[in-house]
Amino acid sequence: MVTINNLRKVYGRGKEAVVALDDVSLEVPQGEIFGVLGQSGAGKSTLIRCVNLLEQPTSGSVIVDGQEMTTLNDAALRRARQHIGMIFQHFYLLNSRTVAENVAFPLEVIGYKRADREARVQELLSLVGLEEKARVYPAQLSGGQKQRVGIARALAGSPKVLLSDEATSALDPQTTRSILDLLRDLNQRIGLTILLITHEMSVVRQICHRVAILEEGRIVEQGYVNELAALPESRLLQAFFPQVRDIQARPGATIVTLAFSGTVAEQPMVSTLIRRFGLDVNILSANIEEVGDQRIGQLQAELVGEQIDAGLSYLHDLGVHVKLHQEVHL
Ligand SMILES: Nc1ncnc2c1ncn2[C@@H]1O[C@H](COP(=O)(O)OP(=O)(O)OP(=O)(O)O)[C@@H](O)[C@H]1O
Repeated sequence: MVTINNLRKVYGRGKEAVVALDDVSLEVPQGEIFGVLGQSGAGKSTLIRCVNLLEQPTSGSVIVDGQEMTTLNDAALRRARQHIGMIFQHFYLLNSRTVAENVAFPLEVIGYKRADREARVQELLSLVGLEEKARVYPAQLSGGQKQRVGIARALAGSPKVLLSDEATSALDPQTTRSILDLLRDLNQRIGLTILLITHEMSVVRQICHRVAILEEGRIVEQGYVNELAALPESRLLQAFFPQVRDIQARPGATIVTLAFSGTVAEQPMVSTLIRRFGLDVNILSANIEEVGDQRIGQLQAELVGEQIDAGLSYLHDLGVHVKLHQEVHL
């Protein structure tokens, strides 16, 4: 649905030039939720604004629903943008208009007749669960309700893709969750394709099928969230869990980090190490997270005993990725 090839964006010239995006390529398949994850200044806003040409790329190609965006003239670009919805961190609602009038605004622009407009607004408000608020003004809404209006407005023209620019960054965790649930629900119910940018790992964890990690304008990793989360060396997994502390092993002890995913997370690993291999297991840290429909985990422990090698080989056979930090040969 969205294909970006070798995208480059440079702001300014000469000594002042800032390379915001460098050779960025990605593909957002129809019906998927694709997250671009990056820290402040990584180039996320620039990237999403290049998709609807709010920002003109320096070079490279942006194809939305089969149409190359970078070569369109103004009139064609306006038409193309009608099929690209966008939501923002700060909502950008019109305060002098009611909720229904805000949602109706893009329909007025594309020339919907009044009766059709009213029916469509009803439908959109019901889609985002705000039927009751049609006549209310934005100032009377909570942040989460304002974002629901933003989503209804973005969906007014039945866009092929929804761009989300840090849509939950101004919301508290509970409201964030309800907005993410709504986006996932829209993705499932009406097959909405979503390209979102975020600096929050939890957004990727909760709703994204695919992710690209952006650092200093370059994509350093991309793929299915489920698959990357199962790869111990992936940046995604490392970002999920805090960095392992550098702990000194006691004499005779071995420190290991165990990474596991899927059904392995349900295995009684620790008790097996203790009972079957006679090891002392001192847990230093442990985390299990839900990622999409699977669980991933990381456990750091200090092991003492004579059958450490046999215990580690049992873990390996189970599908656990074992990293040794400090090994003391007995
Ligand atoms: N209009 C501009 N003129 C010059 N430099 C810019 C402009 N917009 C962005 N930049 C620079 O481009 C780089 C990427 O900025 P961008 O806003 O895309 O990053 P971001 O990942 O969205 O960051 P944030 O999360 O803080 O918004 C930064 O170094 C920024 O200073």
